[in-house]
Amino acid sequence: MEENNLECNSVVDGNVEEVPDKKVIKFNPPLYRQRYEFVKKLVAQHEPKKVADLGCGDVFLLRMLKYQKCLEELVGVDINEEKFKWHGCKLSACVGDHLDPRELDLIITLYQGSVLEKDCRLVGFDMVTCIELIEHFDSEDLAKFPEVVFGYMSPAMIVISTPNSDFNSLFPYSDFRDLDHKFEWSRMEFQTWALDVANRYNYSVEFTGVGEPPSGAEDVGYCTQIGIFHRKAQATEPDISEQQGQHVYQVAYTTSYPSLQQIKYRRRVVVYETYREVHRMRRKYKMGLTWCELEADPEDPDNPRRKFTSGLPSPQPLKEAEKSTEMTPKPFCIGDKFYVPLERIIAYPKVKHLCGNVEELRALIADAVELNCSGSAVQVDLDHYADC
Ligand SMILES: C[S@@+](CC[C@H](N)C(=O)[O-])C[C@H]1O[C@@H](n2cnc3c(N)ncnc32)[C@H](O)[C@@H]1O
Ligand SMILES: [Mg+2]
Repeated sequence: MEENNLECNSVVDGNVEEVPDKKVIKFNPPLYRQRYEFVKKLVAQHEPKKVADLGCGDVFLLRMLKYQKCLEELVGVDINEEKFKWHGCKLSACVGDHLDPRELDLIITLYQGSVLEKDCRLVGFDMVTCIELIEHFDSEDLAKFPEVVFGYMSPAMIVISTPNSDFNSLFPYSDFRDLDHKFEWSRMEFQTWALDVANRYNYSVEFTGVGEPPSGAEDVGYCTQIGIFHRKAQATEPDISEQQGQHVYQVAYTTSYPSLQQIKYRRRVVVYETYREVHRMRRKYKMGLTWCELEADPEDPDNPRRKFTSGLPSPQPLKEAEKSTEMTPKPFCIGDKFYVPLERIIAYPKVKHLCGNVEELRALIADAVELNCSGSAVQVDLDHYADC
């Protein structure tokens, strides 16, 4: 964190805590990003499938989270639909997501609505985040919030961040950090509220934060205080079926991602991987580099490729992927055609992971790849235009 003495005219609760005419405390990375990174690490650590960000604003956190492999459903809720209009489309899949599909399906939905209202689509999440949200509630709304989020949504984990007013003593102004804040709590106030809520709804809570104080002022704590709530083991999971019908929020945006669970994308990747391995083996064969892998005997005077073996360096140690194919039927050549048995292709870990067995591999590639008569090997021309 840097501290500068600069003249500023605005107060921002974002990357910079600015103080009119006096001191600026600048966080690096910016404070808002530290909050998002904090959540991202929690997601990586706990691997939730379903995460909802309440008061998601310009969806920046959701955009960071969508790359987490464990996620299958991401939801954002905000009362202000304007933000979605501008930023919602940034959540859609890009070219890279189509070329290199995720392992798991992912659906992202943005709802316009107040998190103080109950909507059954928010029940049963693994994690709910409320980043810089609660300080925007007046006392009436703050009183409603725990019953909706802890009592009704009842996710396994809840992350709540809010400004730590103890840190404000480092700023020579007494206003709140944002004009819309209804309160800013000291650590004692936040922890008292959080422990009471946790007790009422059968959660445990631990406290931490982001935005380190400057050296010499450690006693003020983090600039942003964070409570992490874990639902204690309960006899029964929240019954989602009982909540059917209560759709209060409006769907403002929804999108789904290409994934390897979808046959269209799995087929495309398997065909690509198959061709890649077949052409790699074909090239190696032509270069005469891997006699050890092929049936042809390099000492056989009838072997047309014998001449390539002389003077070649001894074979390189086999790579991991090649080791797994060592015991499988070898590629072979008949006339000007080169064949790679499916049993050899399925031995490559990525193909194995995608197909499981030879039958499924055959079914996935049959329409796009030429097979030999028995359907047991991929067939390509030994000479390929790409070699020229
Ligand atoms: C300070 S912003 C924080 C945005 C985002 N969580 C972040 O950290 O960048 C607070 C957000 O909460 C939203 N909000 C306030 N009251 C709300 C309510 N009752 N229900 C849903 N969203 C609310 C606001 O519209 C705003 O986008
Ligand atoms: Mg705020």
